[in-house]
Order: sequence, then C-alpha cells, then structure tokens
Amino acid sequence: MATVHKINEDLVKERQKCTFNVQELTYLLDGGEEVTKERREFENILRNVKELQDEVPEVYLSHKERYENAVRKTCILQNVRNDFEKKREVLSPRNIFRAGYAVIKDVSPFFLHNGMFVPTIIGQGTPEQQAEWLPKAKAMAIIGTYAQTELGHGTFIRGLETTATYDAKTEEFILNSPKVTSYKWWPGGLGTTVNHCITVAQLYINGKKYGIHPFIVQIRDLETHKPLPGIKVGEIGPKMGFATANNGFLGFQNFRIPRKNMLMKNAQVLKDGTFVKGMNEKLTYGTMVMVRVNIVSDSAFHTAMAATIAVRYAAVRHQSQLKAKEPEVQIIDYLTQQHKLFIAIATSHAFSNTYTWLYQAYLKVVEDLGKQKQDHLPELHALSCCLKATSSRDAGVIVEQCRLACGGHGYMASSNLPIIYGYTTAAITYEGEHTVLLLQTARYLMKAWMSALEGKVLAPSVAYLVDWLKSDKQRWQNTPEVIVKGFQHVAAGKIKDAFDAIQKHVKAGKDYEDAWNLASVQLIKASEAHSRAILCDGYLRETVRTSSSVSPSLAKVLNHLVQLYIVYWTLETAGDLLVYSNIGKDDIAVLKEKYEELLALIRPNAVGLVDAFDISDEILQSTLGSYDGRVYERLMEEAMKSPLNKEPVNQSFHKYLKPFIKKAKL
Ligand SMILES: CCCCCCCCCCCCCCCCC/C=C/C(=O)SCCNC(=O)CCNC(=O)[C@H](O)C(C)(C)COP(=O)(O)OP(=O)(O)OC[C@H]1O[C@@H](n2cnc3c(N)ncnc32)[C@H](O)[C@@H]1OP(=O)(O)O
Ligand SMILES: Cc1cc2nc3c(=O)[nH]c(=O)nc-3n(C[C@H](O)[C@H](O)[C@H](O)COP(=O)(O)OP(=O)(O)OC[C@H]3O[C@@H](n4cnc5c(N)ncnc54)[C@H](O)[C@@H]3O)c2cc1C
Repeated sequence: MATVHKINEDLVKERQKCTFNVQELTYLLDGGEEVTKERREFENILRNVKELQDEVPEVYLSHKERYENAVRKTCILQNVRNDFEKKREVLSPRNIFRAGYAVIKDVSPFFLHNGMFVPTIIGQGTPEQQAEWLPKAKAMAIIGTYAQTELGHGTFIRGLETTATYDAKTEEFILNSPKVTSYKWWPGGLGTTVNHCITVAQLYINGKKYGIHPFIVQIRDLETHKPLPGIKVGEIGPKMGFATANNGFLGFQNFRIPRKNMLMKNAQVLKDGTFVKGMNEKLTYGTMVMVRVNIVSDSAFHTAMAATIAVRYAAVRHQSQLKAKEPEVQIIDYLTQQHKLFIAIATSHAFSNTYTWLYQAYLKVVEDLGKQKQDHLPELHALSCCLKATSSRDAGVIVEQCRLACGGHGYMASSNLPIIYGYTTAAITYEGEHTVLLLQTARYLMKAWMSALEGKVLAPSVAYLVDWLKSDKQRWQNTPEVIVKGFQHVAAGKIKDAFDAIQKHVKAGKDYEDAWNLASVQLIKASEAHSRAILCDGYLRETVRTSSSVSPSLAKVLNHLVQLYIVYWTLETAGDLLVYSNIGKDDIAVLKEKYEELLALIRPNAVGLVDAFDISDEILQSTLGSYDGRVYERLMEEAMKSPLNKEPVNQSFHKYLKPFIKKAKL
C-alpha cells in the first residue's frame, strides 16, 4: 500500500484561507461536473496500473530506451482507454490529451495520430474515405501522422517539393522526393512508430501542376513494420525538447498509391485525370486551423501546470526575512513573487475562456462549410493565427517565469519545468511559425482597415475599427470595459500606422510586396495589439457571462483575476496606451495601486486557485508542485534515484581520476 504523507503545514493553512469553493471552479474550468468526474475516474484507473509506473526515472534512460518506454506506455494507455470506453462513454479529447501527460513524461510518439492524422481524415476525406480509414485509425489498427514540412520548406507550403504525379493508366499517384530539400522532416511519430501518414504533396496531372493536396500513404508493412519499397524513413535525432515524440524524415522514390488515397473532400482527381477544383483551395489548410485553435487550449493547460508548481512551491518555500528578528517568510509573500505568479493563473483563465468561444466559432465555420458557405473563414483564419501565436508565446514566457520564480530548484529536471518549457516553446514554432502567423492576421487587418475606410460593415472581431473611425477616443475611466476599449484603440492606431506605412512606401514607388516587407515590423505589432484586445475583450465577456451562473464567492475571485489580467497588460503596454488612447499619467499611477490591491486580494486564494486546476501529481510530475508540498523530501528522493548514487565509488575514479590526481601530485 502506498504511504500517505502528511500535507505540508503551510499548504494546509493556505487551503484554509481560500474564500471560494475549489471544486466549483474545477467544474467550471472543465466544462461541467460530468467532465471532471469522467476525467478523475480515468486518471484514477491509470494511477493504479502498475506497468505505467517507471522503475527508473525517464531522464536516466538513453534516447532509444526512452522512446521504447514511451511506446510501451502509450500502448497500455490506449488499452486502458479502450476498456474504459467500452464500459462508459467515449472520453472527451481534452481529457484524453490530459491523461496522456500522466503516462508519458514528455510527448507521446502517438501525439500526431490523435492530434492531426485522425482530424485530417475527418476534415479532408469524403464520406467514403472516412468510412474506409476512420474506423481503423480510431481503433489504432493503423497509426498515422501528418507529414507536411520538408527540409527546405515549412512556412511556405506552396513551395513544397514532394510530387504526386497522376498516372491515369493505372489510376495511381506516383510519389517522389526529387531533392534532399524535398524530404519530409519533423512529423511526430514518423521516425519509427507510424505505418501511415498524411503526405502533403504537389499534384501533377499531364505535366501540369495543381498545387498541394493531402494524400493518405501507407509507409510501413503492417506485419513486419519494415518501410515499404520506395520509402526512405527514419528519425531526425535529439531536439531541445519533444524527446519521445519520435519526429522523423521521409522520402519517396516512385512510390505508387491508388487514386482513392488523395483526400478529396475539397478538390478531386477523376479517373481520367480531370481535376475538379474545390470551393476554396485554402480549405486544404483546414487541419492547421483546427490545431491552431486547440493550441490555445494547450497553452492554457501548460500555463496552469507551471502556475500550479510555482505557486505551491512559493507557499512551501521560506527564504529571507522581511523584518529583522521575524521568521523567514513564505516567498509567496514577496510582492515581486506575486507579480511573477498571479499573472500565470490569470493567463491560464484568459486562454481557457478564449478557447471556449474560439472553438465554438471554429465549429460554426465547419458547419457553414458543410452548407457551402465560407463567409466567416477569413475571420476564423485571422483569429486562429494571432491567438495561436500570442497564446503559445505568452505560455512560453510564463513557464520560464515560473521556473525562475522557483529559484535554483526550478532548474532541476525533477521540477518538470524544463520539460514543460521544451513543450511550450516548440508550440511557438510548430503549426505556423510565430511571426508568420502574426503576418497572416496582419494581412486580414489591412483589408479590414480598408473596408472600414470605405464604410463597410466589418466582422465582429474587427468591428472596433469602425467605432474608432466614427468616434473620437472616449473619455478615459479606469474600468475594465474602458481599458478594453483602450486596447482596441491601440490596435486600431497601430493598424492605421502600418497601413499608412505601406501606402507611403507604395507612393514612393515601391511594389506592394516590398512595401509590405518594409512595414512588417509595424504589421506584427498591429497584430499583437489586435490579439491582446481580443484576449482581454473575450476574457472579460466570458467572465461576465459565467459570473451570473456561479456562486457569489467564486464570481468575486473570477472578477479579481480578469481585472488583474487587464491591469497587468495595461501597465505592460502603458507606452502604447499613452500614444493611442486617452489614458493619462495619473491613470497609470492609479492603476499601479489597483494592481497591488489585486495582488493582495488574490493572495489568500492563490493555492486554492491552482488546486482548482485539479492537475494530479501524476500529471504534474514535479518535486516542487505536488499536492502535499513535500518539496525537500521529494527532491532528495529523486536525487537518490540517480544511477551515480547507486555505488559509493564510481568506476571513473579508478580509471581516470585516481591516475590523474596521482600525476598532478608529482
Ligand atoms: C476537439 C477538441 C480537442 C481539444 C484538445 C485540446 C488540447 C489538445 C491540444 C492538441 C494540440 C495538437 C498539436 C499537434 C501538433 C503538434 C505538432 C506540429 C505539427 C505541425 O507543425 S504540422 C505543419 C504546420 N505547418 C504550418 O503551419 C505551415 C505554416 N504556413 C501556412 O500556414 C501557409 O503557408 C501560410 C498561411 C503561411 C501562407 O500560405 P500561402 O502562401 O498559400 O497563402 P498566402 O499567404 O498567399 O495567402 C493566401 C490567402 O489564403 C488565406 N489563408 C492562408 N491560410 C489559410 C487557412 N489556413 N485558412 C483559410 N485561409 C487561409 C490567406 O489569408 C490569404 O487570404 P487573402 O484573402 O488572399 O488575403
Ligand atoms: C517540435 C516540432 C514538431 C513539429 N511537428 C511537425 C509535424 O508533425 N508535421 C509537420 O509537417 N511539421 C512539423 N513541424 C514543422 C513546423 O510546422 C515548422 O517548423 C514551422 O511551420 C516553421 O517552419 P520552418 O521551420 O520552415 O521555419 P522558417 O519558415 O524557415 O522560419 C525561419 C525564420 O524565417 C522567418 N520567416 C519565414 N517566412 C517568413 C515570411 N513570409 N515573412 C517573415 N518572416 C518569415 C520566420 O519568422 C523565422 O524567423 C514541427 C516543428 C517542431 C519544432
């Protein structure tokens, strides 16, 4: 039987101070009591699977052993999930992703299967294609990934070099990788795990190029797992993080696949080689839109993990005296520490709230597309790009801030903060590089600005441009609603400046594309300001909406958090607000005080707030952040697992050190 340890006294006291019902907040964050119960039940089952407990911490395994262990455990996880779903309902995708962290310390080699392979079959396949591949993929009789990026191109996907040439005689596509730069590079699980992949390739029919399209390709034998003839596949080697994601490379040499393997929900190739254009060629990029939306949720979760670790640690850790002769204080009582940590909690809430409405907007566009309507697609694309970019970037900054807030111990692998950072920082690059996505949104914003100038009706997310043009800046008040308007004014002002800069360069004789490049620093700043306005506006709206349906004590805390988020960003971007809104220097002084008041109001609830994220110790994997707060004991226990502590004298002493010392003495 597992030993039950006493909970750290500081944490006990912190939990007693909490002014709201933690469970109520957990239900709210999960999306309902039922979802929480399902999640807890599943996590509890996993907790009791003996084979999932690591005898040796993963960090001490070799690259190969670590991967093999990850495959072993993911297979067990999948079996447990199948059994669970046979008896009960199908687990929600968010719950299954979350439980995955309890099993795989890093990133699962099957990550892309559920994250992109299955969704692409759903989003890009015809009903017949879905009927053929979905049941097998969902049951994991076939395992796949999403192979788009190549050595030569990741961002500019129109420049991909893998070719799929149609042969009408045999009704097949012939896949080729003509150059080293055309090799697929990066897809998760591709290295040695998957047997199928979605390959994005340039379509050629009778010598004519028809752009990039997705093809479902079997790359390994289902029995032997050997690469099929014409396939060159392998793993790309160690990275900054993603140690067990098994990212791979892939090349094709005259590799044939049947015509039906081109995913044809959008464009089609008929038997005779006739190409039928889809409603909109950008629908081929649909999986990326979906994943970008999901990354906002992932960013919320990683921020919550880091906040949980750092807040609990800050409650347990005592260091230095505030006043002479008094005991050393809990580091959470330093205002600078609260400044580092409470924004982490609020940011996670901001992203969760944003994900809630963004996901609904995504579902609405999918529904519309089913009816051949695509009016809201450009707005969704622009939103998903800037919100993915901002949420992943903020999450990276916050996780690092939480690590720093844990001092030296935050640098220990056993704190789990390094792995969480490796993950969040990767998300800034994958699924559309940060700057590139901000520029996609800027493209939309320039068009929106033009439409606003022409007096047209704008989509809801940019409607503030019309208001800004119509009215002069409204009188400043230090209320969340007016501050959000202030962020919209900053965005509108920066959008106008970027637009004017482009016009100026064009007037000076530059091509539009060169003018765009010359204005691109201003364009990304405009996009960032737009993101912040959207995040603050959405977070405030959602909080107001939910506040009426929760208990008054919880509503109060949610209100403190959203205010903290808005005031934090006001102070961070005070320079911009001074330039573009009616805020005055005196208002900034008032808001600085307000910020300090909010830190004080949140302080007694800090531990309760991170407890409400309800991230189990198995998922947190952190010596610093466990529920019981046994920080020092756990650090020591983990250190004792080091293989270097298994013998009193390491062999290197006899082999190298002893002769070296002897020589040095002479
Ligand atoms: C169901 C609930 C689930 C909950 C789960 C919760 C948590 C789970 C989290 C799970 C997360 C899973 C993560 C898994 C992924 C991890 C691994 C990573 C994988 C990858 O990285 S895959 C590869 C991704 N690659 C990219 O993102 C490439 C980036 N490049 C591009 O997207 C494009 O090339 C481009 C956008 C930069 C430019 O394209 P292009 O040159 O063709 O286009 P233009 O710039 O010329 O624009 C032309 C017009 O098209 C519009 N456009 C562009 N893209 C889209 C789009 N996607 N949709 C709609 N419209 C689009 C432009 O806006 C232009 O329009 P305009 O009107 O002409 O201005
Ligand atoms: C951990 C991880 C997992 C991944 N998993 C997958 C996967 O499963 N499947 C898959 O297909 N891919 C995957 N990728 C690849 C990923 O999608 C690409 O790396 C990403 O889209 C960026 O493309 P790139 O590497 O070509 O960067 P580049 O485009 O070469 O970027 C380099 C620099 O150039 C700048 N730049 C490029 N174009 C422009 C422009 N138009 N304007 C201004 N600046 C520009 C960028 O801002 C950046 O600073 C993964 C990547 C990582 C890191």
